[in-house]
Amino acid sequence: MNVQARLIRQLSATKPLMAWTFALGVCSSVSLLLQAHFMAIGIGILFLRVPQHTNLFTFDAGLAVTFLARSVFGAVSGWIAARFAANAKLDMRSRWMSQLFTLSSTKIERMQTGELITTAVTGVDNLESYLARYLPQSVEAVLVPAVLLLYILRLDWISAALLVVTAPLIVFFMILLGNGADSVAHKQWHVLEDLSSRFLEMIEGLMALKLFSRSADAKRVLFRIGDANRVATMKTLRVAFLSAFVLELFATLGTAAVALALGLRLIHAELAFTPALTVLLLTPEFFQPIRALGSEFHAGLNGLAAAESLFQLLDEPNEDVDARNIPGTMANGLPDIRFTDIRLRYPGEKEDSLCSLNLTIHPEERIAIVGPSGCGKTTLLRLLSGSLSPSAGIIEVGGKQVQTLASPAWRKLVTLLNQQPHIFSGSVRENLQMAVPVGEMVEDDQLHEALRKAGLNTWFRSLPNGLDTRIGDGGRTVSGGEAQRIAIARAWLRQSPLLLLDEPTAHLDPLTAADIETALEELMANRTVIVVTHDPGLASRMDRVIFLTSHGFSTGCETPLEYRFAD
Ligand SMILES: Nc1ncnc2c1ncn2[C@@H]1O[C@H](COP(=O)(O)OP(=O)(O)OP(=O)(O)O)[C@@H](O)[C@H]1O
Repeated sequence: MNVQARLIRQLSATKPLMAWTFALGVCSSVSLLLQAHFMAIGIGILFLRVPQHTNLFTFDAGLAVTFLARSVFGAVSGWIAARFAANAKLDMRSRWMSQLFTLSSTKIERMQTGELITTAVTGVDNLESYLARYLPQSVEAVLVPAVLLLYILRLDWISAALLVVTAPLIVFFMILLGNGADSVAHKQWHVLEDLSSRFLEMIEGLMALKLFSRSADAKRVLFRIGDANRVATMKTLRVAFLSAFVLELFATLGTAAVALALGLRLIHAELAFTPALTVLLLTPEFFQPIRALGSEFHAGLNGLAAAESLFQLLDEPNEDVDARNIPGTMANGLPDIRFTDIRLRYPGEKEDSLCSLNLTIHPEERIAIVGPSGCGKTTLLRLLSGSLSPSAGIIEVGGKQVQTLASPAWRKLVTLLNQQPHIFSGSVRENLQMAVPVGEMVEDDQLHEALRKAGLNTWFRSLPNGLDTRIGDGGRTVSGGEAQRIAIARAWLRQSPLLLLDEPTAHLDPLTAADIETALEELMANRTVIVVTHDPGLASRMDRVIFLTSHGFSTGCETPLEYRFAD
């Protein structure tokens, strides 16, 4: 289905928007006819003394009423279009965002952050312009000329015939131009996405660029893509101006032809003054909506190019599954989790990252996963956290077979602490509250208790505004150890029965690492814990150590994963 048809079908706001535009367009066209009619009669009475049954005042009043009615219909139509477009924009942005949050982490990792930002921000805004301006204008460009043509046909068939000949010429040239313009607009959109990605990447890697003295190179690359964006934008504008020119040319020629034909017949007294003037007044109005569509051509192309990007993400299949077999609460703790012959291959990869994985995790067991770099430790945690689904094999939770753990019900039971927890730009309170489900109230006392348990008492006392102190990007800087402790405080608030730790002390100095491990000890009590670590000290404190061997996946799965148990 083409993008335009999909937009109309899938965005609930588009159908009522088109219906309203249609209804108001009919009302506006009728007022326009009456306005032209009254004006022609009024001019006839005033200047040529054309005899009429009614006096001039009646026509003046009629003219004023129709003029007012047209302005009101126009204003209401604009207001409705803006409202529906804003609703559609909200609808699209929220659907797009929820889809983004339901996609697996591997899919998100393959997407470019800059592209995603451009699509979510500029793309949705372009779509709003398309819906508020281009779509209503396309309805009017068909409706108004059709109504006017029927009326003109009643008054003077020759003028109607001239309009019927010129209008399709405009449509024909617009289609010709539109075909070329479509690819130009798409190209411009992709260049813009590329520019955003590179720019974001440069900002993120600013320190590394400075340290390697490569800032000038990055600037050159950015300048090159910026220039490509300028060229692409100019190309789309050129097409837009060309289309406007074609429209103006044919509209002017059409009006001139009608005026000439009317003038000649007036001179030869083959046509009465009032219908001739009415037709003459209506002819520019016949072309007006088509010309207005030409000036919205650019907005239309940009909107459609953006819509294609938006639909691309919306079309990604959602991997979350029906979670009937997954327990939704931790009332009785977490049951056994059993993996049998699990195999996992990342999309687009030639080799499995995990293969023949057989593992049973018992309730409240504490397991360390160790092994060489790249052997699949993090992949195993992703599988357990429900961010990845296995390519093959059997998963059982509490003896019940499930296809995957990728479900919201499962994720509620899991807390994942990784090497570098993300601190969001916001207050300490916001950063902690995000650990609990939306709508669930957390008292300040509970936040203080979580901070204390995470060993952040001293740090918290140093904050100028307590829980309202802004941290993260643009706020107070948080060290690696503090960030890890904030993550531990979040885990305390979350209270999930399965705790997954991915090298929680990897980037910390030995003293801080030891402190963090102490803070983790209390958290790990009475929970099922899986910790990925290269630290023999931490591993030895677990109930069981599992060694993942690299040949489990790197040499084509000849040997199953090997498990060794601690003493
Ligand atoms: N998103 C991905 N797409 C494709 N391949 C991936 C992806 N993530 C990881 N891999 C590959 O899967 C394999 C296992 O990676 P994983 O991160 O699980 O290893 P690891 O044992 O945790 O390594 P480390 O100890 O270095 O963190 C690696 O070969 C890696 O290149």
